[in-house]
Amino acid sequence: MARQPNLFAFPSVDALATTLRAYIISCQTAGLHRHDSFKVAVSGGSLPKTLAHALLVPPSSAEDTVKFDKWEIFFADERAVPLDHEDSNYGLLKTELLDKIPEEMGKPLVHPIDVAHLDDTQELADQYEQLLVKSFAQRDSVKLPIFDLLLLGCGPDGHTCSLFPGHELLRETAAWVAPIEDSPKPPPKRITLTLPVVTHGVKIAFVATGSGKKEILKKIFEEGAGLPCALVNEGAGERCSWFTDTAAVEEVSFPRRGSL
Ligand SMILES: O=C1O[C@H](COP(=O)(O)O)[C@@H](O)[C@H](O)[C@H]1O
Repeated sequence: MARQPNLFAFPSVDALATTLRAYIISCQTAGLHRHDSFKVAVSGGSLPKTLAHALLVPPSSAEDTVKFDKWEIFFADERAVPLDHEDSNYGLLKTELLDKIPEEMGKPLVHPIDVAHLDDTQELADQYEQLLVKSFAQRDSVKLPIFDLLLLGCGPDGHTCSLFPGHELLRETAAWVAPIEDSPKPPPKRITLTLPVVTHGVKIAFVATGSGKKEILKKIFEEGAGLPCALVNEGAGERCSWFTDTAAVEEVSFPRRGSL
């Protein structure tokens, strides 16, 4: 049986950010050893702000350096909107993180969606999958892309990426990237990495903070109930780590650890 995911709870977002940074840098080091680049998938929502908090501080040592010029950033999910639309996950990451990276930290290679296909979400998803095929080797020779790290959010309903509770997309096993046209959270049209791709990552990290997440975290860790985040926990086991604050885990009795 896969071992359980790690659950880290911190007294403040500052403390969370410090440990999240150390965790991301250890994933970066492992990625650089494997293929001289760091392939990361990121979510939208509240995550980019916390990421900026964690990453945009000067390094305390050579080992503590974020090497953005080695990063390849993909989107764990994206909304079918122009890149400068207020609902765009790319737009959010750009404003919160990418535009604030000082020159000396290097420039990541960022892979947004191809906005030529906004009117056809199947084509939008297929194009993004083709991008993954090119970046991760040929689809025929590789069953699934293996991200060095997936940085994910957890919605108050237990959704992650654009994988929503009870949705048929949770049963998708063939596609790497899938369209969704009936997202219960607006906007309805999106694309998302599928569950097998998410759980196949070398490491998967959730960031969930604030009391607004406490009820769903209790459900995820104590009941599971087929919630998308719980399915990631089950599929990834100990490769999955949760970075939370005490407000978000107030009601969780799952054994916690406060440092890496
Ligand atoms: O719609 C989305 O929501 C989730 C969760 O967002 P949060 O604000 O509750 O952290 C996010 O991870 C996903 O990328 C986004 O498209």
